[in-house]
Amino acid sequence: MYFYKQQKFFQGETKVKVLVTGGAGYIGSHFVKYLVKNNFSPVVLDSLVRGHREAVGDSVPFENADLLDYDSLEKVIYKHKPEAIVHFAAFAYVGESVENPELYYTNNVVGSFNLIKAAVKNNIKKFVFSSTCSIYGNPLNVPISESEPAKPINPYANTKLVIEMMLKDFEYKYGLKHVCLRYFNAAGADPEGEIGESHSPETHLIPIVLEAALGKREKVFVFGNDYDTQDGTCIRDYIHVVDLADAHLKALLYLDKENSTSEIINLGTGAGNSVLEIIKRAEEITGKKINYEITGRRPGDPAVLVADNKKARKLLDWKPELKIEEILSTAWKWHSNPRY
Ligand SMILES: NC(=O)c1ccc[n+]([C@@H]2O[C@H](COP(=O)([O-])OP(=O)(O)OC[C@H]3O[C@@H](n4cnc5c(N)ncnc54)[C@H](O)[C@@H]3O)[C@@H](O)[C@H]2O)c1
Ligand SMILES: O=c1ccn([C@@H]2O[C@H](COP(=O)(O)OP(=O)(O)O[C@H]3O[C@H](CO)[C@H](O)[C@H](O)[C@H]3O)[C@@H](O)[C@H]2O)c(=O)[nH]1
Repeated sequence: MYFYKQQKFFQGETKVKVLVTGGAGYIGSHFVKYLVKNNFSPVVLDSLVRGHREAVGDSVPFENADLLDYDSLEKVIYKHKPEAIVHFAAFAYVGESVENPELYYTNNVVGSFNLIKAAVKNNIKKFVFSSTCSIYGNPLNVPISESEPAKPINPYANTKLVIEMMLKDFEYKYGLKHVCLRYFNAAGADPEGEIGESHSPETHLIPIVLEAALGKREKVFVFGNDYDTQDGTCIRDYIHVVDLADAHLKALLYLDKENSTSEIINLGTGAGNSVLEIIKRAEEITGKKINYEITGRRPGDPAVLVADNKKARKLLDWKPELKIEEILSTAWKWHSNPRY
C-alpha cells in the first residue's frame, strides 16, 4: 500500500512554484503537504475564513488574503510569480447555499473571477479547479461519466458550473489552460496524523460517524432508508484525500504537456458504500459501538453517486490506491487526536 509517492517534476525541473488557494482548508492542506513531499514549492493563499493556519507547515509561505480583495490577491501573485494555480478556496455547504445564495455567488463566483482575472493579467497559463460531482444533480446514468449532462440542483453546484464556464471563456480569449476536477466525496486524512478534516459545523458523514464512535455525539442520524439501494440508504463514492492530492499533482503534470487541452475530469474510486455500510465498517475499524437512528431523507440527496473514473485513469495516468479501510483508519487516527 502506498501513501506518499513521488512524481516526476515539471519537465525535470524541481521547486516549481504553485499558488494554492484554500490551502489551509481540508483538501487544500493535504495537497500542499503532497506538493512539499514531491519537491514542489507551494505558496498558500487563504483568508482563514474556514481554514486553519496550523494545517499549513511552517516551511510553506502563507499569505493571509481574501479572493474578494483583488488588490491583495494581485500583490500575492506578483510577489510569488507562480507557474500554476490550484484553486480550492470556496464555500461548500449545500444547505447554507440554499439559505444564502448571495454568499455563495459572491465568495465562489466573484472570488474565482478575481483569481482568473489576476491569473491572465500575470500571464499564468496553468489552472486546476476544485469542482464537484454535485454538478450532475440527479444523474440519469451511474457510474457517472463526464458526458452526463450538468444539471445542478442547488446554488453551491450552480456556482461551480458558472466557474467552469468562466474558465472556458477565459481560455478562449487568453489561453488559460485548465483542468476542472469534479470530486466525489472527499474523505480520510493524512496517514501521518498531522492534518485532517476539521469543519465547523461538520456535516460530512464520516467525521460524524467517528465523532459518534468517540462519544462526542450520542448517535448518527441516517437520512433515509427508503432509497432504491440494497439496504435503502444512500450510496456515495468516498475518495481518499491523498488520492485526490495525487490527482491534482498529475493534473499539473498533464497541463505541463505541450499537447494537452483543457478538460473536465471526474475523481472518484468507481465504488460506492451505503451509509449503513460506513457505520458498520467504522465499528470494525474503531472497535466501538456506533449508535444510529433512521430519520427522514435530507432534501436534495440523490440515491447513488458513483464515478466512472476512466478519463482520469487514461488522461492523468492516475488511479485511486486507497480503499474505504484506509479512509476510515486514517480519519480515525486524526479524529482520535486532532491537532486543530
Ligand atoms: N469536501 C468534499 O467532499 C468536496 C467535494 C467536492 C468538491 N469540493 C471542493 O473542494 C474545495 C475544498 O473543499 P474543502 O472540503 O477542503 O473545504 P474547506 O472549507 O475545508 O477549505 C476551503 C478553504 O478556502 C478558504 N477560503 C474560502 N473562501 C475564501 C476566500 N474568499 N479567500 C481566501 N480563502 C478562502 C477557507 O478559509 C478554507 O481554508 C472546495 O472548492 C469545495 O467546493 C469538496
Ligand atoms: O449525518 C449525516 C450526514 C450524512 N448522511 C448521508 O451520508 C451521505 C454522504 O453525505 P455527506 O454530507 O458526507 O456528503 P454529500 O454526498 O452530501 O456531499 C459531499 O460531496 C458532494 C459530492 O458528492 C459535494 O461536493 C458536497 O460539497 C460534499 O459535502 C449522504 O447520503 C447523506 O444523506 C447521513 O445519513 N447522516
